[in-house]
Amino acid sequence: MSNENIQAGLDKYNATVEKATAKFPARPHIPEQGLYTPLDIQETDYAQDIGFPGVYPYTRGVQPTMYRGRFWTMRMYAGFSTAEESNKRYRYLIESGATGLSCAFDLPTQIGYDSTDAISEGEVGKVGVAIDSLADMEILFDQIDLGKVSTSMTINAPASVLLAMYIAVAEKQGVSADKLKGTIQNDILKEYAARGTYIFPPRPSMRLITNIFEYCSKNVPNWNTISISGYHIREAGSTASQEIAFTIADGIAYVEAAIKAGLSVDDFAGRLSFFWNAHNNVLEEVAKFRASRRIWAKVMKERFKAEKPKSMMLRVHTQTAGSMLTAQQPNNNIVRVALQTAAAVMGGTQSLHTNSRDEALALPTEDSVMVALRTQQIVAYESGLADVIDPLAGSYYVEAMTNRIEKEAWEYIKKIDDLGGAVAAIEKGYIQKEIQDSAYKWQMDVESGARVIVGVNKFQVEEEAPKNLLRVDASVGEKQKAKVEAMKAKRDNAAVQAALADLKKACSDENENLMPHILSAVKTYATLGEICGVMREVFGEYEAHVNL
Ligand SMILES: C[C@H](C(=O)O)C(=O)SCCNC(=O)CCNC(=O)[C@H](O)C(C)(C)COP(=O)(O)OP(=O)(O)OC[C@H]1O[C@@H](n2cnc3c(N)ncnc32)[C@H](O)[C@@H]1OP(=O)(O)O
Repeated sequence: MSNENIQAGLDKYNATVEKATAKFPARPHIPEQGLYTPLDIQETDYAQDIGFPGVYPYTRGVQPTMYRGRFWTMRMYAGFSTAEESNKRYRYLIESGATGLSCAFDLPTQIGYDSTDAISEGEVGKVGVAIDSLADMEILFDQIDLGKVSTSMTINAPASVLLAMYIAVAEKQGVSADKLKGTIQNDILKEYAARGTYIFPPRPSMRLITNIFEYCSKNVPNWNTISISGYHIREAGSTASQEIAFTIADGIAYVEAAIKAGLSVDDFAGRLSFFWNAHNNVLEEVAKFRASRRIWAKVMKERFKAEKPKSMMLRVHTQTAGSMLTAQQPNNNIVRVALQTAAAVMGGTQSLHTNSRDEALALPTEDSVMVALRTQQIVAYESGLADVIDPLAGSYYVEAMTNRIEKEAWEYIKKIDDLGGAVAAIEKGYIQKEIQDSAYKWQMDVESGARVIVGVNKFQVEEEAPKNLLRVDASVGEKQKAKVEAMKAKRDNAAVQAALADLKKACSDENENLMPHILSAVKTYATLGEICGVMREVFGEYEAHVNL
């Protein structure tokens, strides 16, 4: 059908819509355009913009066969209390069919303090597992073959220390570093912008990250050295376009920093990975995933002149949106998570965590984690969504939205370029302000009822307080403190002091890669707090700006 004929048909259709809306006006607060036709994607060139899976610009996915060959990694984010408790949970997940591990650390670990530090009081083992030294890490991965499993660690400011501990545990298991598979989050820029667990100022933080890129490219070649995360930006209230734009801008900053430090782009870019949120609007989310792959491919090829295909592929982990879970009628969250899972799978994710129904209230129980994991397995094995690659390609709506999100994201990336890049844009508070404005708008829409959240501002019921929530044993802090003291009494304290002094010297020499020094310190059982303490002394600490 020619465009003229489609236009004529559309005009006729619009006349019928006018009549129909006289009886049933369009619901308020929904997008103005309700029907998409080939006219909406006239400018889209199949070969250039959509193409084939496994081929530049990867709009249709990074693997030629996607889930026909291998499902995404089912990687449930977990960790609480002590290394012993978390190890039990990991083994339970693996027995239940999870295909990767994902470690959650408690707040003291995330900001580089030991459980014995006064600042850690009340937080030990709460939002994740407490890791103070290599001794805890050995327990965390007890009876788990690090040569076989791939492990993600959500750790940012002290990422180098936790990675060093992982390498040291593997070595003890007889697995060499070049066999290790996994990811560290290691994305400090979004910590400043949205998540908050930073330690050092941007410049030494970027050095640590670049040191990891370099060290891993030579010694841990299968390790994904960073998970450039939009997830938290979205959780903080951004839109879908902002999520990918700000994250890709962070990605550009990391690549620039590494190139500036003398690395060659194709030596490290193939191990950069991303992390997206799967929010409630299923089709918008699918379009977001597709648009993000197209943008990153162009950035890497055109801006950074990458040549290896892998350097241009945006490979992504996804987590269903925690902020969309409701404390009210928590079983409804199972349905939300199922829809978000469908979005992530139709969007072509490489790895997925599904939230549990009770996560708006507490850390998940074993039972609710099982439902969340089963949700992935049902989508994988029963829904048919994984049998065909990029099944929504060619939908006028999804293609038009992919184009729209790409365009909006490029506008933000250009604006951030004009401000001097992501680091400068964060320092000026620009990114934080944009996120805050979107979050404010969302909240106003919920409060006015323009945006309906089932069970929250519509269809509410009287409920009893939920039972059977997971509570972390209050004595965990004391237990962990005793463990650290006992470990310190046993270790060779002179060796610890020598390793820390060596690390301090290396920190002061900009040209020194810190990873080998951190690895040596870790192997003496120097604690995370001691190692980060030395780096704090040399690098100082970052102070947040408040943006009003
Ligand atoms: C909210 C919370 C908080 O704030 O605390 C958080 O942050 S939680 C944050 C939790 N974060 C995470 O869990 C991050 C997880 N990230 C990752 O797992 C990674 O970075 C990832 C996204 C690149 C996914 O890695 P993965 O190993 O699971 O999966 P991959 O897709 O890379 O697949 C594994 C290997 O199989 C290959 N492979 C996969 N599919 C195919 C196929 N169809 N045909 C041929 N080969 C294939 C891949 O190329 C790869 O090999 P090869 O490697 O040789 O190419």
